[in-house]
Amino acid sequence: MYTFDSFKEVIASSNKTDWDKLKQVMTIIQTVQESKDQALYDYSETFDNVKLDTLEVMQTDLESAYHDIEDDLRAALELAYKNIWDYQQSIKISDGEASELYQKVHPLNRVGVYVPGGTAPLVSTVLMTAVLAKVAGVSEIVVTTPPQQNGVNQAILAACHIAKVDRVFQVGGAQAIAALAYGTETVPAVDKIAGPGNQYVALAKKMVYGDVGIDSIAGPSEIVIVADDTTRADFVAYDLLAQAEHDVLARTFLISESKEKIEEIQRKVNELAGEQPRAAIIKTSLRDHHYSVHTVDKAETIDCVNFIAGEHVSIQTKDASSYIDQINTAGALFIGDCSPEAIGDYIAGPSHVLPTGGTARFSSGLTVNDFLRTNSIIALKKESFKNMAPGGMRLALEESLQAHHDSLACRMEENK
Ligand SMILES: NC(=O)c1ccc[n+]([C@@H]2O[C@H](COP(=O)([O-])OP(=O)(O)OC[C@H]3O[C@@H](n4cnc5c(N)ncnc54)[C@H](O)[C@@H]3O)[C@@H](O)[C@H]2O)c1
Ligand SMILES: N[C@H](CO)Cc1c[nH]c[nH+]1
Ligand SMILES: [Zn+2]
Repeated sequence: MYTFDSFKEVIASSNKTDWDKLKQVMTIIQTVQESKDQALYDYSETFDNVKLDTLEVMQTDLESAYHDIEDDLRAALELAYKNIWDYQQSIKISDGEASELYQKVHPLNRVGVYVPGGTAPLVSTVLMTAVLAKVAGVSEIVVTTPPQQNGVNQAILAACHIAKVDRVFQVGGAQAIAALAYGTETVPAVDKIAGPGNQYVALAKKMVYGDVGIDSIAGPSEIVIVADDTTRADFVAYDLLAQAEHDVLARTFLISESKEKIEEIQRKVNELAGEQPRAAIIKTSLRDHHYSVHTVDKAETIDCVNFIAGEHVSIQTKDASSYIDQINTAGALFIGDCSPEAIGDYIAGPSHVLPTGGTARFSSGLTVNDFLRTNSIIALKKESFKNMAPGGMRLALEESLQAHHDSLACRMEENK
């Protein structure tokens, strides 16, 4: 159990880029740039143990998967689709009112979406990404997801059908990100890549950024839970296990002013972890990346949560709502017992694609607006120009940029 001071140093160093992994990822990206499809086939054998005959999944397979999956699964996907669509529609930005100065919004042309599938097929991620792009009005949505021995997971394909994804490729990891960034004979290059993934995917996105857009660094999952002496230990224990089961690198944080509650939750976690199907992943994640912090008061609790800048922050105290205005670095903030993080993972509406590794300090969770770009419109009338130009001319002279000055001055002369 840490104090806030002892915890600060540990966490700051754990957010640093792993340069050795980054070099491995760079090699993968360069190989895909050079050898294109052949590199994708080769890496699928090396990293996914799958010998592929083809990279692209047929559209007819998406439709048959939609009909073949169980009815209750199809209904769950459709409910999630509706909630995601409605929420994203409600937060979509739109054109400013046409005037001399305003902003215009444009959907992106072609986007790539990464759907994780290395250790678990993240069916929900299809909807948490592609539906947002659809609401934005993106012209073409391309999905990549790791290959599996028996073909791509049927529920992933069904979700792609529901979200009206245009093309699906069975490619995973850094090689998928490289293919989306630079294109191969089969996979088209996209304008922006969105979606979460493991450390290889996250590092690859970081590396290709600039040649292509990315949403954020949405790497191995994290949760920060704030508990007090009224908190249900079993609820929190399951919430910690739920993030730990994603990845051996998943990070879990428990913050409380009550030492007894931390100990009670830790006992519950240990009791429940062994019963979970993914116990091996959970135990490794908890052993290497669990942090319990005993804080002295509420102000320190809030400082600690803001310092972590976690992907998910879940407040499970009696005064949970009072944290809403105080937490300003959460990827997403979950308030109270009826808003567990897992409801956000699947069905609430906001996307579960969220920044990790402290990057919520400066970036936000995925929204419909990540699939839009804006440009300003400058359409000045004569009077406005005449009011502004002298100031512009003076600033141009200050910057020693005579042609800028003259560009304004000649129009001033004309409009006297
Ligand atoms: N932050 C978010 O918004 C968010 C959302 C959902 C999931 N996640 C995270 O997504 C991740 C999913 O991870 P996953 O592994 O199950 O699936 P994944 O699809 O992200 O990664 C699997 C791919 O990793 C590559 N890979 C595996 N080992 C490799 C190695 N040694 N060298 C190079 N490449 C290698 C393979 O190509 C494989 O296809 C988890 O970390 C989870 O926590 C994050
Ligand atoms: N918790 C993950 C984001 O870190 C999202 C997810 C998908 N499926 C289950 N969970
Ligand atoms: Zn999850």
